Amino acid sequence: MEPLLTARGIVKRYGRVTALDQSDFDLYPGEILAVIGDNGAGKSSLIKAISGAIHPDEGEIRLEGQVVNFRSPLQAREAGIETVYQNLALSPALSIADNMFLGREIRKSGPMGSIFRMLDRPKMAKIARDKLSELGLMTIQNINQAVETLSGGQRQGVAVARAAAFGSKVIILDEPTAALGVKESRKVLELILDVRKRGLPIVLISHNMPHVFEVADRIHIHRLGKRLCVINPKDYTMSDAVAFMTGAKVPPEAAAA
Ligand SMILES: Nc1ncnc2c1ncn2[C@@H]1O[C@H](COP(=O)(O)OP(=O)(O)OP(=O)(O)O)[C@@H](O)[C@H]1O
Repeated sequence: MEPLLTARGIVKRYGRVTALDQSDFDLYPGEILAVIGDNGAGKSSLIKAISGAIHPDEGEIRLEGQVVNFRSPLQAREAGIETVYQNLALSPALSIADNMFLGREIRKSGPMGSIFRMLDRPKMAKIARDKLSELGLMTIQNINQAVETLSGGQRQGVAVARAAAFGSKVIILDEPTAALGVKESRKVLELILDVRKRGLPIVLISHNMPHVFEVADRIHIHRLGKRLCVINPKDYTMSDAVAFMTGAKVPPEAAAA
């Protein structure tokens, strides 16, 4: 099987700091790929490069075999790569439906060329409701409820549902369970598994080893600005992964990417 998304030799420098030092990356269709690494290893920089939030100094990114050169997160979104960042980028005072369509509002047809076309709220509410129920998120009763009235887990659910609704090729989740309690984390993990069932591959950046080992098909271990290895969670323990990540242990040849 060919990878869906690849990065080769990515370099990103911030002044004297080299955040990415010839970093590689491969995501295969339909998989959950976890990206783990110590603080400062360069995980966020790698994800930002893939999602158009930063422009690498060197290297090549390919989506479905075609070289892509994203100049902004919007360009990556248009190509089908949706990223849920830690701050979620939701507007608390707006409703769930409005948040689902933030920046992609559907408008009623109006006079040709008119810039004053009204929002088509019923249509947006219906699509939002369908998307949330597809993902088993119908514990949310009212689509017109303001996001600020939702729990942390429900908010994360809305952000993931939005990404799943519009991300046609890849979904990237940056620490989706970091701020959540046990029950809410569980719901988000189930949601991640649901998204995979629908055939969308997911990149999951996380420091939470039990969560990573529970849902990931493969684990990309990042160290000192580059991919150190990729392991199958069935072949290694969590302490192996942490030892590789911190340099306490060297991964065997077989895991070397
Ligand atoms: N905007 C920036 N300006 C200067 N240095 C930066 C910037 N962003 C990242 N860095 C540096 O690049 C290196 C990699 O950072 P990055 O955030 O990619 O790592 P990370 O693995 O995501 O870390 P963490 O797990 O702590 O979030 C670090 O040394 C960091 O200080």
